[in-house]
Amino acid sequence: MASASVVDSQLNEVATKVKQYHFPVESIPRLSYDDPEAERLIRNEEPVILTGTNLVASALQWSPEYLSNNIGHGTYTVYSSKNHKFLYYDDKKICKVPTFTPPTTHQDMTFQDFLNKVTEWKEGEPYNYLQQSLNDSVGPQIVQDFAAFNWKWISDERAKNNWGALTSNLLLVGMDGVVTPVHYDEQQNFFAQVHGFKRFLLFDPSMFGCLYPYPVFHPHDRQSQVDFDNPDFDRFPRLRELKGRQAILGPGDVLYLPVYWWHQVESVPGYGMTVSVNFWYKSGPTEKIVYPLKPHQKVAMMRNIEKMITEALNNPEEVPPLLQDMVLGRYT
Ligand SMILES: CC1(C)c2ccccc2-c2ccc(C[C@@H](CC(=O)O)C(=O)C(=O)O)cc21
Ligand SMILES: [Zn+2]
Repeated sequence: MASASVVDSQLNEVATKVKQYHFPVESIPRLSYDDPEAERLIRNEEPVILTGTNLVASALQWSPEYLSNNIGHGTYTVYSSKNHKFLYYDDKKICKVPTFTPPTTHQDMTFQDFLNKVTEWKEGEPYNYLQQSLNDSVGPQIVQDFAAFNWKWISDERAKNNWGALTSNLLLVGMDGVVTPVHYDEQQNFFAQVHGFKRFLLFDPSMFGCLYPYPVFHPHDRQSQVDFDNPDFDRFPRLRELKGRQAILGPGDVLYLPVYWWHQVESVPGYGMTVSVNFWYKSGPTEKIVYPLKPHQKVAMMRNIEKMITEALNNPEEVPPLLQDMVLGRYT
């Protein structure tokens, strides 16, 4: 297991290797889990990298080889993409957009088959990304490691911040260089890095207007239409106002990723396969409305308005003209 100082020096080296985009980025604070400032940031729903949580200390041995030898022969969902980007889509919304073509496919296979695919991968072949809820189909050694996660710490955090229930732990095993393009989720997330290095680009919820998400009824709901590798400033002019944050995670690091915060996640090219475990929690109930509303509350409001109009019109094609009639030349 790499010691903290080794990870620290590697993080500095990784920071010099990550790709730069058109927007400026500032670093996310990296604090010890028992630092009062870390607690304040989490309470205030701002991102922070936590060291020393031991949240997944028992999993720091989870190299892809260790997993292959201990995870058993159950099958796991493996996503495939013709390039290194894995744009999420919601199967259930495909019917709303007849012209939609899924950018990724997925199939179930054993961990061993997945690892063989990665080991034998050649330039030009599809990229693969294993994403699977940790469940009881895994081997006894993995169950033991999972049981040894620092559940006390994370359940105390959940209670302190009045979050809802833990909804899932995703085991994520990515090939060198895979990217999950910029999107937001509707859950609180403690993201634990186990093996390899991941770089997060983060944008606070007020950046909604600069990231041009797909319509709520679109299969790519919650994902940005923007491709950071090929930004279209004509179609998305407010991209120029974008300001980002950056977090580089090494083994043992835990990132608090607040609900509604935009994030793009990259398995840093050249640093090999990555293994991560995320902990998604339902966000807590809003005790009472306090004005001015927070940016993420306005995002939730816009989502509800889009859903209401789409359901009321009962035809996705009528949504754009109605919204344009309502806004263009009147609120622009
Ligand atoms: C790209 C992939 C494999 C996928 C394909 C199809 C459906 C869902 C997903 C999905 C969901 C979450 C992640 C983890 C993480 C991003 C990252 O670590 O790459 C992230 O965004 C988060 O923890 O919130 C990754 C994926
Ligand atoms: Zn996400």
